[in-house]
Formats: sequence, C-alpha cells, structure tokens
Amino acid sequence: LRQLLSSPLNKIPGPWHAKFTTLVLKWHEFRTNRTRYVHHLHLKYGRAVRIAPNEVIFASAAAVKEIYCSGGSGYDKTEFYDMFKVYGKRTMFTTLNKDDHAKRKRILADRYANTNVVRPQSLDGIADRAGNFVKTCFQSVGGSLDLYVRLHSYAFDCVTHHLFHPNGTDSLLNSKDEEIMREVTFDDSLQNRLFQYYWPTAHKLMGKVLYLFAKPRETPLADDFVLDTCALTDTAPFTLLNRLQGPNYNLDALDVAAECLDHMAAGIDTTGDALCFLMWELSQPRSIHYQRELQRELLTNAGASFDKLPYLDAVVMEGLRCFPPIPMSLPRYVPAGGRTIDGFFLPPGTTVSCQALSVHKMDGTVFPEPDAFRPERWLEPKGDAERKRLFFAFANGGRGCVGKHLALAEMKLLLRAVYSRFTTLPDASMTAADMDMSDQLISSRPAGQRCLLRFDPLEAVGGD
Ligand code: HEM
Repeated sequence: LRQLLSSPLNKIPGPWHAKFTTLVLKWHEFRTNRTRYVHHLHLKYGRAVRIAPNEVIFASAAAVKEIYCSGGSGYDKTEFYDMFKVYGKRTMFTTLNKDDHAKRKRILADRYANTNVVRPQSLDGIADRAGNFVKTCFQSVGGSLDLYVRLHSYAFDCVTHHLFHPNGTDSLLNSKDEEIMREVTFDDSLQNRLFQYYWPTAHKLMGKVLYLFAKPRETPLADDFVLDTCALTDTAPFTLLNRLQGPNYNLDALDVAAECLDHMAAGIDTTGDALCFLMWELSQPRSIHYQRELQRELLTNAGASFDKLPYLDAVVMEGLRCFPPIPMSLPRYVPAGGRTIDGFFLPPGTTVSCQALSVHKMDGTVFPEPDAFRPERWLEPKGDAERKRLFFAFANGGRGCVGKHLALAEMKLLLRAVYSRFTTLPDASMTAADMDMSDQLISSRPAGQRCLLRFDPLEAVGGD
C-alpha cells in the first residue's frame, strides 16, 4: 500500500481506478475497444494519462521522439510482443531488445529500401496486381464490390510478390489463394490470445473448453504456404526470401519461414485496411469533392510517376492520419534509471507508449479540426515539419515500419489505377456501424468486415 501511495506515477492525470487495477483497461481490450477508450481518456485528461498502475500513455511529438527514437530505436519492447511469435520463433518484429533487433534488421532492411521497392521487377508486380483489382471493379459495374475482401487480396498478392516472386500469390484471380488470405484476415482469436497473455496458467488449465468461447489463432493454410514457398530456391534477387537464404546469415529454415510469415501478415491487414477506410471516406458525400480533385490530378497527369503526384500524396497521408490501421499503443519499457517525459518522471520498468490515433488528433494547432478528413492540409507549406513530427501511422525511429515504402507504393498505385477510371460510391446496404473501428491485438479493422462500394466508370458520369 505504501508503494502504491508513494508511486511517482500518482502525479500523472488519469481515471481513479488506474492507480489500483488494470481491469477496466482489460475490459476494453477484450471488447475490441482499447484505442477509443484511451483516446477518450486523452481528451478528458490531456496528453499524458496514467491508464493502469504501471502504464502511462502520451500523445505529443516530444514523447514520440523520446520513447521511439532515443538512441536510434527507442526503448525496449515489452513482452506484449510475445503474442506475435510465429512457429514459436522470434522475428525482427518480436525481438525485445535493441541488439537482437539490430542484428536482424541489418540483414534485411535494404530489401525494403525505396530504391529496392521501385526497381522495375518489384514495381511492375504491384502495378499488375492493381490492374487485376481494376478488372474486378469493371466486373462489378451495375452492382457492388466488397472492397474489404478485394483490398486484402490485393495487399496479400503485393506483399507475397515482394517476399517470394515468382512464387507470390494471385488471390485476386485465384480462389485457392483467396482462401489463404481469408484465413489470415478473418482471424478471430483476439480474446483467446489476450487470455493466454494475461492468465497463462488458467489458459492451460481450461484447455479446449476455452475454445468454445474464444477461438485460438489457427492459420494452417498460411503456415503451409510459407513453409512450402520458403523451401524453393528460385526467388528473384529483389525479394526478402532471396536475401534471407543468403549463406552468411546463420538462419535456419524455420527462422527464415517465421520472418517471411511475419512480414506477410504485417503486409496484409495494414495496407488492406488503410485503403479500405480511405476509399470508404472518399466515397462519402462529405468527401466527394476530394475524390473529384484526385481524379482531376490523375487525369491531367496520366504519364506522371505515382510518387510525383502531390494531391495523391496528400490523400494518402490524410487517410493514414485519420484512419491509421495500427492506431493503438506500441508498448515499451522505461530503461534503467528512469526517464522524464513531458515533465513527468517515470521509474524504470514503467510501460509507456503512444497511440497513432491520439498522436494524430490531440494537437489542434498542428491539425486544425483534427477529426475532419481534409487532404489539402498536407499541401500547405506552413506547418509541414510539425505535421511530419506528429505523423505516427508507421511509428517512428529504428523500430518503425520497415515496409513503409512498399505500403505507400501499393496504396498509391492502387488509388491511381482506380480513381483515374472510376467514381466510387457507398452501396445502400452499408451502415456506419460496418465501418466502426474494431481493435485487434495491435491493428484495427472495420467491425463489419465488409465494405461494399459501387464503381461507376468515369465516362458514365461524364468524366467530371
Ligand atoms: C499502411 C500500411 C502499414 C502500416 C500503417 C504499418 C505500420 C507499422 C507500425 C506502426 C509498425 C511498428 C509496430 C510496433 O512498434 O509495434 C510497423 C512495423 C513493421 N511493419 Fe509495418 N505497416 C504497414 C505495412 C507494412 C508492410 C507492407 C510490411 C511488409 C511487407 C510491413 C512490415 C513491418 C515489419 C516487419 C515491422 C517490424 C519492424 C521492426 O520491428 O523493426 N508493414 N508497421
């Protein structure tokens, strides 16, 4: 009790129960609502909030810099990341300390450098898949298309191209490959995995009885696909697998497969959901003028490179700001000696984090009307540095998203392919609840796991 009363964290604002228990936070996690709950606490208590006896969350550029960038890659990750081990192995994403992480990153980082992503063999593969996506849009004309499924297929095909070409998937055209994507994307194991993380002994004791209420994560098709593909030795030089199979890295077959499976999973829901939330927003009556402006830029610059289109860039940045597919806390431990963040002293071992949704929406001077989708804010020269400092969709520092350039290329090529040919409109059967944010372990997806849009070819609306 004395320890509780004398904790330096008592000075940090937050709900009264956060001093004593994690139960309220866990309740929201189990109900797929942690991100919104934490954002609500930020709005109520400010940019630093104690959310549990040993956990504090921040929403400022200074906190992002300290937690995620100090010393290059910021503070060490917490055991939260154990939940993401694959084939029982630690990957780059799940390594907890800096040294292990740096070793793995040195091997593979250049596969994701922009110079590698924009190589013709890499980029042409993405453009081909964007072409396949457009084919399905044309086929849907007169009806509607479930964008949620199609965009996850697109992201799956693009990421497996980058990992395994010529052995990537074709799930936009091939139903067997689509089945693998569905297994990963429609996974519903959140509660089971949280239960195992928080109460491992009870999880073991309850065994299969628990499965009646909370399904475990089971992805046998994806597991087998990656194991089989990693056994092949004919991958193109630009791919991740080609690099990992290099002779000098001392990685066994399961290490290689685990790293690839991890990147495959990291590349499906993130890019798929980012595009899904963004295209849904662009299709709303309140945003249709943004869609028109995008079409105008694309049609008047038909030959321009995808990364030389300022309005397209602004639309993507604003989509990722308003609807970050990883919107929630990325937990880290305060290092030995403790640290002061935003004026509060935090003892070593305190769990600290920032969540993208709040970092993007708590500073109305940098992002006026922060809840509004307004792409043009990214075109104003004034405030550019401040906006970039607060942009946290890909996290920041040495442990930020290694797939960022790949993801941006995928998003821009897809949006260019679609909006230079179509106007998109919401299908009448869709409700706002379908697109509510539903938290998973670290990412969020549309609650209804469907997103029906109508695709009207531009000629049909007079090309306006
Ligand atoms: C819009 C799409 C994407 C977003 C918003 C996104 C976001 C993020 C974020 C926020 C992190 C940091 C997570 C943490 O610290 O817990 C991360 C890490 C990572 N991402 Fe992405 N990601 C995207 C696409 C991709 C793609 C396409 C790939 C790979 C093919 C990828 C691979 C990874 C990997 C391997 C890490 C771990 C990096 C490390 O620990 O050094 N991501 N991503």
